[in-house]
Amino acid sequence: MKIGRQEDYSVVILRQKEDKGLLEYAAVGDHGDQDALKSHFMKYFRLDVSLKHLFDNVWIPNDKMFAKLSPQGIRILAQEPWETLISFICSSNNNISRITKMCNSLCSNFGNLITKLDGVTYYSFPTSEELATRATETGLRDLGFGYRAKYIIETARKLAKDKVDSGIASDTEYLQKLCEDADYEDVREHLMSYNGVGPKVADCVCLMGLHMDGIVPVDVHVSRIAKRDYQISANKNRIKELRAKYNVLPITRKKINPELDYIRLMLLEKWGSHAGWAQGVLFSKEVGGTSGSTTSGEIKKRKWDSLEETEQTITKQVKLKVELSEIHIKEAKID
Ligand SMILES: Nc1nc2[nH]c(O)nc2c(=O)[nH]1
Repeated sequence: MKIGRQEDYSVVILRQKEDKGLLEYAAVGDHGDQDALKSHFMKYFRLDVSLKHLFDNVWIPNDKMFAKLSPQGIRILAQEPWETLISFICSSNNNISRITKMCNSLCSNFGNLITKLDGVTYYSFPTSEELATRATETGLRDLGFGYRAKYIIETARKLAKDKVDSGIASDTEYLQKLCEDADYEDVREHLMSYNGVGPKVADCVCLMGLHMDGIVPVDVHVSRIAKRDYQISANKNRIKELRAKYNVLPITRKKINPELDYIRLMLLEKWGSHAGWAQGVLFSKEVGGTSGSTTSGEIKKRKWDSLEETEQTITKQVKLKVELSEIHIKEAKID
């Protein structure tokens, strides 16, 4: 993770206490300021947003679907926008186990070594320049990225160039700056100028990487929820209006599906300023907590071998907490 405004990556350890109200966190090695670490996690977990408040005061009064659900567990995180962009390019027609593998493979093949702990080696997520200079399309194909290889390389090259053109060195800062003085529609238009980025990926970056809490990424799952539970479907006039609205945004006009964009707008109207969070709650219920759901709607079971691998890693990390004297533990309250 990048902590605060730092460009360097740190390895962090997190554990939710059994009473579920407390989160233990730690950074390994030279992590700098403890207050910066605390404030990083407050931002990362978006502890400024109370799900209980959203359920009780916004969603339940307007939407009976939420009365049966619990305001616990599902939050939209404030993720690093460049990692979010590349991860969602990898997510195309893919499931969580394979997306995780691809992201790890990008780090271990093209990132920089951060540290080695208890037999586990940690690498940074490669920057756009690192990917553009260290990876090739053929190399990525050989690593199993398939047709996504071309999108990743072209996106990395374009973003690296965009940064040079605007005099910004950091991927995080470049993408965050897109939102300054720009409407959502303009940010989405720019994000969709990268190869492999359609409306769903752009909206996931807006919601999870750029903190646009009202954005609802509409994919097969959300579209199914909208039609089945809310009877939302666009009529010809609304589609025509949307097409006309996007005449001034050529990439949006080309890439958008107006029926899905209409669903996004209707759900924003229904759920309000944190509509992206509301869809997160329903999306996770819809895909059933499975890690095998793909963007095409197909659900495959997660393989046992990767589950065991994850559990082993967690065991190692928890052990680290007691073994290493340089780890500092602090606690933050979550709702
Ligand atoms: N429509 C959505 N797609 C998603 N993918 C992902 O990883 N999270 C989401 C989500 O909340 N909504």
